[in-house]
Amino acid sequence: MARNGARELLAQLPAELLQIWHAHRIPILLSVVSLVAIVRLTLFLRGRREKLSLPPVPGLPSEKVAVDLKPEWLSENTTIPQPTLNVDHDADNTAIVTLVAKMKKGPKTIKGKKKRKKAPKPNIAFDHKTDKIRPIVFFQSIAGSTERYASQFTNAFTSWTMGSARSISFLEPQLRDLSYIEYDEYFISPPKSESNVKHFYIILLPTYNIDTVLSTFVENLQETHNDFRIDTAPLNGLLGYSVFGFGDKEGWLTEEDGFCSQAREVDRWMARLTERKRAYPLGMGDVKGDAEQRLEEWRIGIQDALADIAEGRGLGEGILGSGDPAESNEEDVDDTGDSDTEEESRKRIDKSKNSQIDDVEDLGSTVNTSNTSNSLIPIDFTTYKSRSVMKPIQTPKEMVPVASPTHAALTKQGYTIIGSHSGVKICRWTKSALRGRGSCYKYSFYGIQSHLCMEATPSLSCSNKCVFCWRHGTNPVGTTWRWITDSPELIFDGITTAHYKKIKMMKGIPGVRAERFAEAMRIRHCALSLVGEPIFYPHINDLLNIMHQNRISTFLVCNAQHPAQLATLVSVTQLYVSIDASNKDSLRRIDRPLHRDFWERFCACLDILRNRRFEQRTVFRLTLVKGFNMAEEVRGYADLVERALPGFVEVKGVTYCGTSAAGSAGLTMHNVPFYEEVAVFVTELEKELRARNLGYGIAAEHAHSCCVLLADETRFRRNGMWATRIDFEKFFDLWEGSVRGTRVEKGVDGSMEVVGWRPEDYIGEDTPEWALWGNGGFDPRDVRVWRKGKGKKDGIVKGDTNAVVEV
Ligand SMILES: Cc1cc2nc3c(=O)[nH]c(=O)nc-3n(C[C@H](O)[C@H](O)[C@H](O)COP(=O)(O)O)c2cc1C
Ligand code: SF4
Repeated sequence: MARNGARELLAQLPAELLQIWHAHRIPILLSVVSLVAIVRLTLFLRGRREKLSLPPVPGLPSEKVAVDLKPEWLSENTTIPQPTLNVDHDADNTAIVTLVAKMKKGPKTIKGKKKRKKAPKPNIAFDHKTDKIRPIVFFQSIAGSTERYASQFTNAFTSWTMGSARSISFLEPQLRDLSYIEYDEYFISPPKSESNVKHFYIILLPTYNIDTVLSTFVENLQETHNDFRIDTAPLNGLLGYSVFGFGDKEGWLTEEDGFCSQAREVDRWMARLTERKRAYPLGMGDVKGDAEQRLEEWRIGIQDALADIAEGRGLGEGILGSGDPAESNEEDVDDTGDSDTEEESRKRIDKSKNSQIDDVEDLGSTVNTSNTSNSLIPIDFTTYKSRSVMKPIQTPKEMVPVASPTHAALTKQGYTIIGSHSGVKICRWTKSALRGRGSCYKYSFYGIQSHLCMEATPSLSCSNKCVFCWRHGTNPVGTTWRWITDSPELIFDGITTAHYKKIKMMKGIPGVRAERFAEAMRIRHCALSLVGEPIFYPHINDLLNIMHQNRISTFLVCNAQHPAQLATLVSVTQLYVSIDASNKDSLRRIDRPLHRDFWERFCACLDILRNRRFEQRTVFRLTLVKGFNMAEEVRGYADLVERALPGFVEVKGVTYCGTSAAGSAGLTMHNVPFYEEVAVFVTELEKELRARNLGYGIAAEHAHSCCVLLADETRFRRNGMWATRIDFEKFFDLWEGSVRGTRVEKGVDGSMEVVGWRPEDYIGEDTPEWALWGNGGFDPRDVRVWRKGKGKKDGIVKGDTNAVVEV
């Protein structure tokens, strides 16, 4: 009976299950989906946590962090030859290669319609009873004349605004050098302030038909306008603006010849960004003629316009150049943003009216031929980044042409410019070593004798505007390589020839030692760190290979803004990354990077450094600037060390360059830390790293250059002794392949195989006693010389028992 009952129940089961399914299928389905989602999420998070919490102490050589290289980081003008992508003969790097190749080949194609951004309503609400006007005078100056005019203008203008009746409506005008501001703080939206403070921009500019920092400013305005993430007229909250240009009619007689062309461009971009709030027409003056008179007339005109605003009459109506929307449409239609003449842009607009979109370059014009503000525009984003949709194709120029002020300034400072973007200079330590007066800290730490070392760069340009960079205002800057490119052979021949020539010129200097002079005629080391950003040069790998072929060691310093180039760089003798700050805000303040995603780039570079630490010696270079990046930042720096695990951390006090540029950046002698302060900082950093179980210790010092070295003791300490020096000959042998390296990785069959060399393969002698922490770092075989009046300060510099005072 019981068996029959069970059989019956079994027979009914499918029908029952079916019934349950019909009655509850939605909750069942939902439960299954949720369960699967929870399982997948758990697995994903566990995987991520594993990635994020990598063991702090260097582990197996194969341990790699996943680096997310963004497509836009591969500069479109960078010509990295495919074979060199597989940098370090390392099978694992195929991931990077594939990724980069994929980025190059397969741009994302989104087809669809982009809704035209509705032009925002002009915002000129100014309540003259309660609101205040804050005028800001911006200027850019390369050779100094516009700076003088700007301060002259501001003095006169301030007296006017602060006159008794007007001071109710005006706040004191501010003077701002465009080289030293964050564009984002002023040109993406008006500066932040109290709600009753309204801003008015006055912009004074020269024009240069060569690449200068001014080109970057113009590009920035254009990019802001074209950036789809930002409103097309983000500055419409300004009360108004006006531009004055300085040019030279001797060289650029008419506007067609280029007279004041950059001021005209800025005026046009400002009109678009503010939605035509030109309060007074563009002024122009010839620096060799009427500049002063024109500027004075223009100032009075601006004052009249401001008086109208202050009395509640706004920008006026219908007067040409007044900012009235009916004034002109060309600012609206000439949206491709290149610097051509108005006649040319008109021609282009006519052409685009008659043509279909068959080229992304035409997009800008086409967008603006549309009459209905709400119309949908067909758009094909077949490109890596939205910005480049609008970018005009630029013909490459020379980075530092012979006629440029930058060339003149660099030459005056003792640099020899090679080709049009490379430079070489004899550093003061080379001279010092030739005279037997000591080498730089690189000798104490790594064994580089300064008279055998050449300091050079293949790119005088970089993508930062660091506060401690003396070249400010005159240096070429840029986010992409867009210059005429010299071959690596030309650069190598140029820099070595110029270096030898300079060494030869020193043979008559009193005190030069004959044997050192003879040794100096064979370059053994190259510090690619002079100024600029060496890895910005598209053929940097070829140049490095030429150096290694010539058995010249390479110390390369980069500024952590070019991850794609860093990932594909060939192994150098020692790879540096400048760490100028420990966090995003501080980095923005001190390096003033041009890249908006500077922090993501910086972090990616740290991860790449971590991945490459078993292929070459990696170094963090910290430059301490008091008041900028020292106080309270020890933990932040420790975080960065923990992230990248460099072999070494060099901590150096900033060197004050004493130029007016440094002053404008807010840097004075007070920002230069004393050696004792650097020492305290390093001690705290070491403590913090030890507290995290990271085996870094203070290995060596060179008090004379205010520099201290922390090293990873798990790798660069043997038998209880620091071993920070380099066996350079062994490095070249490894590079040539005449000696086998010991870097092993798991092969496809699971067995360990040698895939290259490790930094440990070319460690040299132990760090000498005199260079160790606490001993000062001055080689006792050299003679320490103090310049008269700059005597030794007790307790600050040690190890100078054989010092003499130069008279
Ligand atoms: C290399 C160079 C290129 C120049 N290009 C132009 C130009 O294209 N159009 C122009 O009107 N003035 C041009 N000038 C003249 C400068 O704009 C003018 O001298 C200005 O006053 C320089 O200002 P600054 O001293 O503030 O840098 C050029 C000057 C130099 C040295
Ligand atoms: S990275 Fe170097 S060259 Fe570039 S701005 Fe900074 S200090 Fe100057």
